[in-house]
Amino acid sequence: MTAQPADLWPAPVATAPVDAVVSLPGSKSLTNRALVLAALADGPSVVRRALRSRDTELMARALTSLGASIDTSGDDWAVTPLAGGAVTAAVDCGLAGTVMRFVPPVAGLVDGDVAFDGDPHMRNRPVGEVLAALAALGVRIDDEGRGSLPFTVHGAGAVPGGTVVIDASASSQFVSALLLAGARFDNGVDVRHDGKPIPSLPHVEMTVAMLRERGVAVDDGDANRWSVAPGPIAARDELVEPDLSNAAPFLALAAVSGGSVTVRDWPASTTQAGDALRDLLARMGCAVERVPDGLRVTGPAGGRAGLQGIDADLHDVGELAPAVAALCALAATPSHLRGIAHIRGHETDRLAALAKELGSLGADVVERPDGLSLTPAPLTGGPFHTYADHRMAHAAVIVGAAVPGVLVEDVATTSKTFPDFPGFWSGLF
Ligand SMILES: O=C(O)C1=C[C@@H](OP(=O)(O)O)[C@@H](O)[C@H](O)C1
Ligand SMILES: C=C(OP(=O)(O)O)C(=O)O
Repeated sequence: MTAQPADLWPAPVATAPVDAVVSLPGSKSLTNRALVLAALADGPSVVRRALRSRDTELMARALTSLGASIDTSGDDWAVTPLAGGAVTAAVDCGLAGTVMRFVPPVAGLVDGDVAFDGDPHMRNRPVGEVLAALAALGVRIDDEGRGSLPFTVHGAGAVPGGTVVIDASASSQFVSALLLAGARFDNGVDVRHDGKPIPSLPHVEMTVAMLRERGVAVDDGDANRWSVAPGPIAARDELVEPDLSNAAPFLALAAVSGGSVTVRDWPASTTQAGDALRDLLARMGCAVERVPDGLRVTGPAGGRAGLQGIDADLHDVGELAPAVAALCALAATPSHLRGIAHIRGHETDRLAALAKELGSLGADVVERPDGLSLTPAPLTGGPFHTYADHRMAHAAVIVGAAVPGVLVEDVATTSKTFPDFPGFWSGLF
């Protein structure tokens, strides 16, 4: 094989149907919520089978710098809550939305100045609504009017809290951020959303469920309103489910190769958005079944030739869009992915990036304001740029499994939510 520049990784090609059973690392969303809640809890907690990845390590470091103690040496992370006392901290958000949005409300509760910054692109990702909400709830914030990174939270050791109105149409994480810490505000928090529909609502439901599991009273009886009563957050021993959104490339591999992939320990019920893959893949022509081991997906006979395009509103599950778009580019009939304008604010502008990179391999893609339309077209190999976005790399390897010669730029960016993805992926071929 010809040598490739170090940052272009030749994606493995499935020359035969792939038959595999995989145990996937833990969920980013569950791990980072469990860590925040453990840091705010009334005693020591354990986060079992924690995801070890860049986003979760950044979260652990951020909470440690605020005075929590987190032992990340094994698979089960022991967390001792915030110690109290004065702190001066600098939080690196990397490219983790959960760190940039979930940690500032916690910083408001500590006594001291906490400076936030992150990767270059992180300064473009939206956070102003969280900062404005915290200011309205009694936290002093210094962002020089930017409404984005970098900013400093001047924690006063307590947050008055109360009622606040925000526009969470850019990210569900704005709501989750205020709810996660809200029980520890003097008056709790009552968050009302006013704006276009909130994306990724299952993630808010995940937040509410995890608060209730820790004894926090949350009223979510009215649409677009969440009320968290003030009170303690109970310590908890939590087993983290596998990351179902990160299951997308693995299940897609069954779909494009006409093989069969089982993801072990797929939960019987879950708040994870990735659970929607069951329905999406079935609609695209895969057989989806629960087996004693977990969830098994079998691709259509003949692989991508039997793969059906899909017309899908992914508003609730936008983080699945890159993998689904890759499958649509390989499908035998046209697709329309809708309701995902907000993913332009994710790790990169995912609609623009997918249109450009899939297009450069020959896909017939039209970028719409809130989605993508794809029409079957022959694909060829070539470089696939990833824009520091783990899920763009997932899209690249899915196409590369079916189309020889796809070169994934910076495949290491997958470390945001998956340890050694390239090694794990190569092991399946
Ligand atoms: O709360 C969370 O853990 C997440 C919420 C969603 O964010 P958006 O609402 O910004 O889409 C999702 O896309 C992200 O991957 C994780
Ligand atoms: C949008 C995502 O991440 P973040 O938590 O950084 O927003 C994602 O993982 O797809």
